[in-house]
Amino acid sequence: MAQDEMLRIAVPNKGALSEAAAQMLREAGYRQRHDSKELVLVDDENHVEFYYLRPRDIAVYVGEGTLDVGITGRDMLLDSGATADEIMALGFGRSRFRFAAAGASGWSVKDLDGLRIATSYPGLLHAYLADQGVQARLIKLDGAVESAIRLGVADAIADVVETGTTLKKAGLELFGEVICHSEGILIQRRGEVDAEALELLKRRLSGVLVARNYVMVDYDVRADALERAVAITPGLEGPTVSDLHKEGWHAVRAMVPRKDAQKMMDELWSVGARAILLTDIAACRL
Ligand SMILES: Nc1ncnc2c1ncn2[C@@H]1O[C@H](COP(=O)(O)OP(=O)(O)OP(=O)(O)O)[C@@H](O)[C@H]1O
Ligand SMILES: O=P(O)(O)OC[C@H]1O[C@H](OP(=O)(O)OP(=O)(O)O)[C@H](O)[C@@H]1O
Ligand SMILES: [Mg+2]
Repeated sequence: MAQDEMLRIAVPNKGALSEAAAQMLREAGYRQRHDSKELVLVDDENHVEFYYLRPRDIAVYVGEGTLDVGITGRDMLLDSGATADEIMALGFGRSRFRFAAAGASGWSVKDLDGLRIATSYPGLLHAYLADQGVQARLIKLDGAVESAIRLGVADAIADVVETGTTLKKAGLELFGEVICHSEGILIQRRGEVDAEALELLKRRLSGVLVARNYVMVDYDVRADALERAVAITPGLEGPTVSDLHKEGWHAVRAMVPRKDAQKMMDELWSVGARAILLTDIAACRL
């Protein structure tokens, strides 16, 4: 890619990843389209171009074409067999790719030998079955795979599961191990990509992930309890400790994982910390 060219980024135009991907890019400071019919959006200020494509096609465009990077699902990258690499997990669009059938709770993958399996992910499924030494007939469907058994085209299915609601409605049960843990990922073309522009994109996306996953905690604590409190909130590098304008007291500030924050505040309280405040992080570069 020449120096004066823009970084070209593929973004899902519809489906489960589309809104979350656009939202993450917006939070990272990039412009995003307002009209869902828009195919391309140029963000001059950030020197990038966004191409809105079907999530399933993104790995193909990035692997075979002139797009430098893209956002898609890990299951879709693996299914495509495209020569693109996962470079960052983005934490949204989490799902599992699993087997299901009617009355199948005791089944294992070996029971699929000789059966028909419906799926929208034949590449991913074929690789898994080959690895397991199971021979089955794959029935390729575009979607609504959960109906395939009832409608007589398959004996089992392999499909995306999030809450399990769709499976339950179809009267199907999960079996076998999880074939793939998927989420939205950033993928990169093999070969030359403008390293500086890509580093900037990755740093910005990591910043969004940190801002989403961490909060800032501030508290006051007596000098004799400082070490115990700091052990609860070690921060990323180390907490900031400053003097409070009150003899024998310190003020402490540290980043902590959002999911642990409430429990950690209780622990701080029990070692004597007071004025414990949690604040959201709007953006960050670590
Ligand atoms: N209900 C869901 N929850 C979380 N992730 C999901 C869900 N459904 C699909 N995904 C994930 O989103 C990605 C794209 O799937 P999606 O269903 O949007 O594409 P599609 O089936 O080709 O499109 P469409 O369903 O619009 O025809 C995949 O990585 C998939 O694992
Ligand atoms: O476990 P759940 O929360 O029920 O979600 C899983 C369902 O969501 C997706 O379907 P989608 O709406 O994309 O339709 P599709 O089957 O036509 O792709 C996926 O293919 C499953 O059917
Ligand atoms: Mg779908």
